[in-house]
Amino acid sequence: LSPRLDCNGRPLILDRPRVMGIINVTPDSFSDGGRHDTADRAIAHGVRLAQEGADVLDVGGESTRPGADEVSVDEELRRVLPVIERLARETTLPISIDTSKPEVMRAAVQAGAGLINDVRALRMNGALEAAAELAVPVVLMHMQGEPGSMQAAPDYDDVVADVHRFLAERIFAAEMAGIPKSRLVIDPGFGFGKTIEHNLALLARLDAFTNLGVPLLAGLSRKRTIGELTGRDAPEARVHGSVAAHLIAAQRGAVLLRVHDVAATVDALKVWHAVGQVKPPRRDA
Ligand SMILES: Nc1nc2[nH]c(SCC(=O)O)nc2c(=O)[nH]1
Repeated sequence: LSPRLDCNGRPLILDRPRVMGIINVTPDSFSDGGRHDTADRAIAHGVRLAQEGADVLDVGGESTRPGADEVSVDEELRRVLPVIERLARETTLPISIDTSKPEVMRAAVQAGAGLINDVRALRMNGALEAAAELAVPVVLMHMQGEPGSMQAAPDYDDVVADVHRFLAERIFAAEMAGIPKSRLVIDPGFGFGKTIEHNLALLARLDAFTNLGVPLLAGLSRKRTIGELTGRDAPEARVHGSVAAHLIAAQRGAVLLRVHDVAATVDALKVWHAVGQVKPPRRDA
């Protein structure tokens, strides 16, 4: 039985690895122009990702890159709401809001978002209650520390066991708050308080998370780990390495891949899916 997430009326069927397209609505992401220009370009980008074959669009107004500063609720709302409202009209895809703030969750769902993608796994005050009341699916991601300091000295006994335990705890907390497992997705949070070795261990042993009984999201797109392994400093030069990493993640249990390069990832998954469809040989008597 394949998990079917009802994202505010728009289905996200996790019957095979699906692609989440990234739309960062942060001032430096689309243009050095003004806010209006940024929104217009973000929306055009989202429409393009939909045409490239994305199954869900992830809209984020708070950069959670290492070293990023906090963004106020008002600023985050000003960035994401216009984009969500127009994307909801111009595409039929489910839209996820990449936020940790309950006020942003509420306003984004009101504006048409159908999935909450929280890099802090509903740990901010009021987030569990907001997600329960909004009754939309939620991605619970692991982060050690906060973006401003998380890469200073990431430390684990066993990164896979530690992240697994954290995600199990957050699933329990969500269920206690009235969010059924059928509305949960988990994510080990590549790059969020992890060294390259930690990220590689999490990818190599990604199948360890499938016993938690909820779909798994992986997001390595254009991240530093890919850059270090391939020697590609420019993020846009990390497409091939990102596609390779996401194919491995799909093979090891991820059913949602959060990517910048939708067309490339969709193509790779088509090849992977076709091979998976090959029937085993008939056992002639
Ligand atoms: N669920 C989920 N949400 C995310 N938001 C970002 S922002 C940093 C970047 O894209 O480099 N990464 C992730 C991720 O890995 N998983």
